[in-house]
Amino acid sequence: MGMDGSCADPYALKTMSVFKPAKNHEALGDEFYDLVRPADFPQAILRHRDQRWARRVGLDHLSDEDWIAHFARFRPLPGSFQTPLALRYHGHQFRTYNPDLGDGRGFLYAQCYDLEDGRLLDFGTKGSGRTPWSRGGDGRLTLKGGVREVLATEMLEALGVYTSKSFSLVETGEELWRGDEPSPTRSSVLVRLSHSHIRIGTFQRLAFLEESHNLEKLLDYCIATYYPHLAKAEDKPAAFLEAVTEKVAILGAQWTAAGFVHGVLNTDNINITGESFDYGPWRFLPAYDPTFTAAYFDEAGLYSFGRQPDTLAWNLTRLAECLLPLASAERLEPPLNTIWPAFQQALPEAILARLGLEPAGGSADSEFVSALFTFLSASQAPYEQFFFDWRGGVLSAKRAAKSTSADHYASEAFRPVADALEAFSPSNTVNLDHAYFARPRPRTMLIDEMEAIWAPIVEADDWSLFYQTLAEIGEMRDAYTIRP
Ligand SMILES: Nc1ncnc2c1ncn2[C@@H]1O[C@H](COP(=O)(O)OP(=O)(O)OP(=O)(O)O)[C@@H](O)[C@H]1O
Repeated sequence: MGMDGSCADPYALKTMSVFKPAKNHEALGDEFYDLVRPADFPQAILRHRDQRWARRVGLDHLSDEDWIAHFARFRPLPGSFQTPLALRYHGHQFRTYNPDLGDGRGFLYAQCYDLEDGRLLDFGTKGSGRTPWSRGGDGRLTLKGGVREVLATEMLEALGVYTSKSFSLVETGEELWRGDEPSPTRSSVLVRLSHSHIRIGTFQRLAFLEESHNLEKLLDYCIATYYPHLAKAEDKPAAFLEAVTEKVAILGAQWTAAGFVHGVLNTDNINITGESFDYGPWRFLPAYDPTFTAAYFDEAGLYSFGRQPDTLAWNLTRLAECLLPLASAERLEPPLNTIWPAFQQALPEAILARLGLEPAGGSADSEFVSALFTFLSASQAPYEQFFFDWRGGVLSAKRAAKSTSADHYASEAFRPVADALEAFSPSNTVNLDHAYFARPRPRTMLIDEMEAIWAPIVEADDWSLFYQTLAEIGEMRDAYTIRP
């Protein structure tokens, strides 16, 4: 017994020594969330634990048993919340306002600090049970949905996109029924590590309910927690809007450079830190095509590859509207209008970062991007192959003929790209000798490849290809060494 009558828990002390818990979100008050209980799953089979990010938050020493206790059974992490919080939010879904949203199959389980850079990180769940916001849903996540989220986040991080991390995936032994998967299908619970779970929809709910005092409280909280350099800004709503706009523009540019289509860019899927998250029907581009759409139910192509930047601008306009009780339209319009200049600057930077080149400055950067997209569009050369070939030195050396795109690079259509490329010098991150570039093709995650990874899991519970793929993506991440 301790002096206060509590039982000593050596495990908790060990955890506390490195893990830095935070109870930050609770400070917002209970008008922002509902206390909820996790589901009691019949089984808990660990399928993925992200040891790299576990180290970043001081939890890499956990045994698998303790990992499951925390990330599937949701035993409170020492120093963190005693009860999980289902966060309240609204949102525009495919442009229609939905005031019945909120964490319907997830909750904020704990918060901690990134031991490397001090950022506040959330452990948010998906598939952890029903909440007051579940509507008719079961509060569960299919195993395939969990596997897809792990693969998407791993790929995006390797490609230099600022994304949430899939910290943990545990299979939970239930049978789920879904219209878009052969059913019954297997269940899982995912824990995502994320720099905030405050969505544009979190602001929308308060604006909708006309809770100006809470809007102001949320704005102050966001500035203090995520944009502390704005604490002394004269016009806080405008300064906040501009900061979020810049981050979201950078995200749009990174998705474009990665050839990634998110699929469901509703306002509740846009984090105010500009971090990419919520991976449902995502897809990567086989070849450059602005009309390429990820979700089968996005019949009008609202969230197609080429419309993602427009959609982000539309979503940011909704955020600006929410701030109207706190600032006039005249004050909010200029920061909102920074989206396009910010995107125009971020896109060449993101493309050049993928190529390991330093921006040249001036118009050369954007002219290069135009030349590249004109070529990739006309030739339909495989999108990822171009970046892989350039970084592997294939395009600038006699190995050119080795690429499956060799004919494309030898064509007249490629000449403007080749000429434009000469204007740039290599950045320090270039690593031409990495073993990854000796592969015949880049590691990609096109839909057929994703399905091929899933097939042995569903047919024979064979996870070997899944783990092999994660290892390959890790190699790719090291080869590119792009730091988001
Ligand atoms: N099976 C389900 N049971 C209960 N609620 C659900 C279910 N699937 C989705 N929802 C809820 O429907 C809304 C939209 O779902 P969406 O798939 O965008 O979010 P999510 O993937 O569950 O959560 P997040 O946005 O945190 O990744 C959310 O409020 C979500 O919680």
